[in-house]
Amino acid sequence: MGQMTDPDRIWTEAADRLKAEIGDGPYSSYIAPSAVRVDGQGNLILVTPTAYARDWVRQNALRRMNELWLGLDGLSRRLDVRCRAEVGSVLPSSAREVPRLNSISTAPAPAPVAPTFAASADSARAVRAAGLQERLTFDTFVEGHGNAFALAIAKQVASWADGHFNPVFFCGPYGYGKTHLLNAIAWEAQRLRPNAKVVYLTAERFLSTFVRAMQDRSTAAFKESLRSADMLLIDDVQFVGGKASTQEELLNTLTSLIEDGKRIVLSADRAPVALTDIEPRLRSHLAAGLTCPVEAADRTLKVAVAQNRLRSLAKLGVVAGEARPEVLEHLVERTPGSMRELEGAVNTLAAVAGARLATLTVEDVQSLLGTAMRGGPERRITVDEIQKTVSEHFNLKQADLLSERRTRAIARPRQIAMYLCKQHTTRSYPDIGRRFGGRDHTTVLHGVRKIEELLTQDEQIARDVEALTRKLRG
Ligand SMILES: Nc1ncnc2c1ncn2[C@@H]1O[C@H](COP(=O)(O)OP(=O)(O)OP(=O)(O)O)[C@@H](O)[C@H]1O
Repeated sequence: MGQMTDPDRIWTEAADRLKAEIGDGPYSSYIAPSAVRVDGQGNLILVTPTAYARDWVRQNALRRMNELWLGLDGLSRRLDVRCRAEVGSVLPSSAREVPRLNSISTAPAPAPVAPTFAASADSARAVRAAGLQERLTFDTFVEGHGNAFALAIAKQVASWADGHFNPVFFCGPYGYGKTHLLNAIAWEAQRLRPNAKVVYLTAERFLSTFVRAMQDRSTAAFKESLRSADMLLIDDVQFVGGKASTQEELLNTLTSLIEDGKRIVLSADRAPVALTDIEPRLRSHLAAGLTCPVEAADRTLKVAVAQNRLRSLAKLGVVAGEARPEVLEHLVERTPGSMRELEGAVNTLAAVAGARLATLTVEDVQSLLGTAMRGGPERRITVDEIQKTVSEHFNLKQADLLSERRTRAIARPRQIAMYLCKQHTTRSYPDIGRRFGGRDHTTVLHGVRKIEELLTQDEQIARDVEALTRKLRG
């Protein structure tokens, strides 16, 4: 291989080789959005979009990148790595795929596309009707280690900035903000283009609507409703695993939208390559754009989320003042699971502490929140115990919760029980489904989501859940 001196050409060549070695996912997440620039002293710097990407490159790719670079560079220079915030926001025009990232906060709102709704109020309603939660916006999303890159990309997508990352795929463990980011993108995209058709749905809803459309022989209308979207967001894509005809429909929808240059945003609990029960052609389409990891939150982020949530509750008048830092730390310490668990503890604290929040000590919190918040290991709560407690509370038989019966008087308590299982046990959705009369995991997911939604809208349900939580925690 001949030696080169132009940094852009060397970068293109070295990055391509690195891609072959590290794979598409990490490449499109960390390397493709980076660019090489020369500083005032002639040093070469690889500029990453975020500090998180910088750290990832430093730990995982810099050494190899330098080896590749040295093999190509006639001037034997070395690369250092910095994030954009450290070197200023202007990147050279040669940046690989970077101009899109440059436009994150500076791009003016683009002109609206052909109207599909009569008025912005209508379109906002249409988005809401699709199952978005009003609370889940960029304003309420807290940035931290592990989600900074995903947040930057989410904002970029929401700004309708031109770009060739399509689809954008958010992946990461259960309960750390993927749904929040997808909701935030949908709200912001709709705000910036009130006339655009922004469609958000869970994969579960995609599946059930598609199945119903097949039964009603109305698949043409279903297809049309999705293919006329300017932006389509599908949450929890892993749930189409194993459903052949739904996967085929999803594949057709994605290819048609991509061909038309429409935006696609997806999420799943794993990276596309790991979605092994998804058909390879669909999987390769899912992986073809940009994969953004949303990682489990560290302690600092959890404290910030708890504080943020309490501030929002203070604005609503649920609590008064700010919790002491040691109280926040204590909440985080006692909820080692996902952000959902932390939010559950924060909500319970807010409900019981109210106006006393600012004066609470750690001891007060321990006694207010019961045994689960006392020092020492948490008592394990079982699915069986949850089913018994819930059926007693609602005056039902435990067998009713496991039965096929779907009347509201049974279905709602069943969903509450499923929600409590997700909150208080480590069981997966399929596992919970099996313990509720062999139900499908998508039914459990739907139930859990429904209760999460109702908790912010229905006081009676919030009271029931709180009372049940207290009972379970002894
Ligand atoms: N960085 C964050 N800032 C504020 N709230 C957060 C953040 N991350 C997660 N949350 C909150 O934690 C809860 C769980 O997050 P979310 O539902 O987005 O998780 P998820 O990754 O989509 O999980 P699932 O795999 O079940 O779909 C939500 O109430 C969300 O608002």
